[in-house]
Amino acid sequence: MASLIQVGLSSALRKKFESLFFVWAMVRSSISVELKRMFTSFLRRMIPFLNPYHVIEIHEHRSKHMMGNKLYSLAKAYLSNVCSHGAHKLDAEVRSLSGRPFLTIAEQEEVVDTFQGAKLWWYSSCCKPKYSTKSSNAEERFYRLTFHKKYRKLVEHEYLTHIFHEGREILARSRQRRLFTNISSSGTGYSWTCVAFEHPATFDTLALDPATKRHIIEDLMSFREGKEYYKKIGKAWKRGYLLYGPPGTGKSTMIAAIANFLEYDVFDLELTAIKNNMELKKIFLETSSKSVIVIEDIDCSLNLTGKRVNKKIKGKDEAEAAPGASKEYENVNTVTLSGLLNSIDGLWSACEDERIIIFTTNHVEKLDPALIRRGRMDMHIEMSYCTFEAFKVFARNYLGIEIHHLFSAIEKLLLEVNVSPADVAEGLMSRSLRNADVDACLANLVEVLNLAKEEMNK
Ligand SMILES: Nc1ncnc2c1ncn2[C@@H]1O[C@H](COP(=O)(O)OP(=O)(O)OP(=O)(O)O)[C@@H](O)[C@H]1O
Ligand SMILES: [Mg+2]
Repeated sequence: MASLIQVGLSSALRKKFESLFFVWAMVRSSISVELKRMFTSFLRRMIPFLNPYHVIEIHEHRSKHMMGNKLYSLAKAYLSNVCSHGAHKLDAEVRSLSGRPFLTIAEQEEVVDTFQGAKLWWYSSCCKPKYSTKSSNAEERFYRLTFHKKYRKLVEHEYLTHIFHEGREILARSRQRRLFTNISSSGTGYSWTCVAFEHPATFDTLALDPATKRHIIEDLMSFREGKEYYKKIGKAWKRGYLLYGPPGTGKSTMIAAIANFLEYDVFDLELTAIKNNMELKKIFLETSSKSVIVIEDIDCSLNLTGKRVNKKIKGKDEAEAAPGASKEYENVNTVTLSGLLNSIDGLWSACEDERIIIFTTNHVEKLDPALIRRGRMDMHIEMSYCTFEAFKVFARNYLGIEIHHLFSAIEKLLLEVNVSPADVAEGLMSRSLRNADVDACLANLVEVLNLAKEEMNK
């Protein structure tokens, strides 16, 4: 990370020029007009020669319509991340209620950055808007970037790109993440509405076999860092996950943990609210980069399962409605399996930014193989009944313990009965146990497991 230190270079330079102009003012009063002209032109040629520094200004607005200059916001974010080392005066703003305050260098502040051995000075200031046509008193802010002319190529070709990427990452991290749904209050399904996404689930709180958890985290990390790789192999930068398993095994919780881990927005797509394939395609294309698109309980969402293959529409077999089928099916006033597959494939080919799509189901066997084949759903993750390893995560998170004399009884019972993690969680923290001690919570869980065993034996 580049480090920043306060400098006084431009003030030193300014002093040099001030003394030069002072001498010039003295000389000017005592020489002829012709001599003055020659001297002025000489000075004009000498100043760039004497000054080995180049300057780039990045203004807040970039056109006479006062459109925001994206590079200004990115530079602001970039400097916010490193300026605390160098700037004495900072401006603070809050970008999201859940995030930490965002600090930017204040006006008239100067900080220095280093990049590949080059020193770069950033100065924050404001001026009359360059493009404003209105005679208002409003000022616009700008950054002046100063560097030695020998680094001109480095700045142009690498440093500004570095600012662009780093700034984007920082902005993405500091923004309020959102949960989008396509169910509006009017009941129509087209277009997204959003609320703040603040689900607390993380991989630490997720009760799951540690090896599976590690495998998923590694997969997500290599996806997140895989931009160049996906480009190289000519594939869209996306990944599909199928989460399947009985109710209460943590599928929805896992989605929140994934979104939190990647710091993505969530688009929760309710297929039953979509009128037809056209609408579905449009709504898919309206999702943004760095997002998780979720279709929960896909086996219950319309007739997207293998069973539909025998259903007739307009006298034709729906088997024909596979991807690339006739237009006749696209016009049917409903969402079809082929429509969903085409929308997903269309999204992948139209958008190059990172997206993850997740399907959840309680009945994986009911799904059409085309829907979950590798390439569409790259990773199939089974969310199973609670194991002893998963229970230990709950014990650590809920009770703050790693070991207890009741653990062996619980381990034995978990091998004998199928209980979901949701049941175990409830057993540990039911309402009556809120203020109870560890022993009481574990004893209650043992009772719950014994009851489940009795039920099973009946
Ligand atoms: N693996 C888990 N780790 C942590 N908490 C879990 C886990 N599984 C379930 N829970 C708890 O149980 C509740 C229900 O879990 P969740 O909604 O994720 O299950 P689900 O598999 O999506 O169920 P469904 O199939 O009914 O949608 C969650 O609020 C969470 O507190
Ligand atoms: Mg769920």
